[in-house]
Amino acid sequence: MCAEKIGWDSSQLRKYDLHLDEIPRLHYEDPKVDEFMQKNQPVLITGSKLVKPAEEKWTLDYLEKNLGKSNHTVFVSRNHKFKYFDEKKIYNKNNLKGVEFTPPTKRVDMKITDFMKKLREWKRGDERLYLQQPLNSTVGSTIVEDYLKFDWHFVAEKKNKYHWGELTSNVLFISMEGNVTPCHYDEQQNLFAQILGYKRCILFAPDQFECLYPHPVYHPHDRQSMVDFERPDYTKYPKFKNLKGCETVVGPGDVLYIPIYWWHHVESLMRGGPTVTVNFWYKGGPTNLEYPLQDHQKVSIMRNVEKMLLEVLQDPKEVGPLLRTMVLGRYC
Ligand SMILES: O=C(O)C(=O)C[C@H](CCCc1ccccc1)C(=O)O
Ligand SMILES: [Zn+2]
Repeated sequence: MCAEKIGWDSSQLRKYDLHLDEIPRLHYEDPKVDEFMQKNQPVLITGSKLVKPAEEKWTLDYLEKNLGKSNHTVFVSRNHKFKYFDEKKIYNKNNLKGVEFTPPTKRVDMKITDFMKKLREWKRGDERLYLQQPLNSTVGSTIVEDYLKFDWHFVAEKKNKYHWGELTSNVLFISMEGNVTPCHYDEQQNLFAQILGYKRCILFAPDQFECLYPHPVYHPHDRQSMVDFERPDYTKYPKFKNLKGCETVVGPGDVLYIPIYWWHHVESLMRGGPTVTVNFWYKGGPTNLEYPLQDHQKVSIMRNVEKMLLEVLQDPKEVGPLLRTMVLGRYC
């Protein structure tokens, strides 16, 4: 299709040394959508009315006027990357020895009017902003009305069909063009509903764990990849060159199913203007252990082993040597 039809062009995508297939794009009434979701595989769902009211009304002006007077969570970065970190893991009392950590972004509370003003006045070289605010009672009544008119039947049908747990949150993301959320996985099922602008989403299956080198579980960057996609260190992370993934660009009205434990890198297209997304995070639901185990279940097991070892060993530097002693020459 020509550029006008799809609303963006490839010059707006950042360049990475990755082999990526295309995530299937299917209309929401296509039964094949359920084949993918049943298998915990990503699929881009088009034409749904999931966030129709927002798609029709949520311009930046409308959001500024109606998001409410209270503070919202905004991350500030000196570059285009917004690598998430868990604050609780920085200051936890029994802080593990030798964990020095410099947060790559700052979390500030900001009024929507201040946020929008900074967006309008932003110039190259200025720090970048990314509003990430769970939709809750603090937002204005007009936004709540729109929210209540989301197609809750659509998501309820998916939740029940795949035995997901409860909806934990809907996070509103208002990003500047060019912002990047580096590669990470979440322990929740996610229906990622795009409202304004275009976002490129690169996804990797849980079995790519060995190629993405996640930070240790105790680290503030737990669940995030240690590899810098823009300058991969192939010496430290040799398996990164074997990485295989898939990608798509989501636009207004598109809903991307990001399966639980699937890695994802998200970028707002360069020169594409601000973007607005609302996600729907669901608990995973009951795990019935059937053999062979699924890859994401093995990730969960590895996480539990790491947590247990750190609990007893206390010093992170002892975990590697102990595991090496246990497996080398015996299990591998
Ligand atoms: O919806 C999702 O899961 C995304 O990753 C969307 C992503 C921002 C996520 C920020 C974040 C990362 C890790 C933990 C908690 C919050 C974006 O759209 O830029
Ligand atoms: Zn995520």
